[in-house]
Amino acid sequence: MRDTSLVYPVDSRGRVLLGRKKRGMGFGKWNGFGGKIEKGETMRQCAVRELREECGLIARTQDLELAAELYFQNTEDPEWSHAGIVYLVRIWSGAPAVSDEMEPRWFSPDALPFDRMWQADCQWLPLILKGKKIRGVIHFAEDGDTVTGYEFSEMK
Ligand SMILES: Nc1nc2c([nH]c(=O)n2[C@H]2C[C@H](O)[C@@H](COP(=O)(O)OP(=O)(O)OP(=O)(O)O)O2)c(=O)[nH]1
Repeated sequence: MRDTSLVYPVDSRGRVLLGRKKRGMGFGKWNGFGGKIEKGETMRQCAVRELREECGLIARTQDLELAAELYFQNTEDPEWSHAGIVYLVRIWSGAPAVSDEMEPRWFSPDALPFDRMWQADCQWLPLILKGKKIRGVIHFAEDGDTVTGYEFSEMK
């Protein structure tokens, strides 16, 4: 699969905007806003485009804060494996809006809906929200959903 971006908007009160996926991969899960990189785009351009398409927020590439470089690995299905480059953003214009793909909602960082998120997100999302920069690999079972293991390290 092509590599993907993932953006988590954080407001002045520290709340995080998540979107509930209305279709496709990760259907029904709460996630940051992102998707596959398109030809000719940088990852930051991909992140800005997907953020706008999925929840209407307009951000500038230079306002994205790199927070994690993840690799979603599936040994049973190497074609599925892809990177997830994760950014936080605190500056944008526009207001969150429902799209075809995502239904956005603000969450307190102490009350993230981990039981309805990708399984390993509880391991790394709290770290990046506390300001850590991480690099990691998440190993998925053949179903592309069950997590069989993970390794993280801090990025300097
Ligand atoms: N938070 C989180 N996101 C993940 C994990 N695994 C994983 O693929 N993702 C993300 C990366 C992408 O942003 C998103 C899937 O890509 P997508 O939104 O383009 O998928 P889609 O099938 O709907 O594709 P499309 O129609 O929009 O092209 O899921 C994970 O473990 N945690």
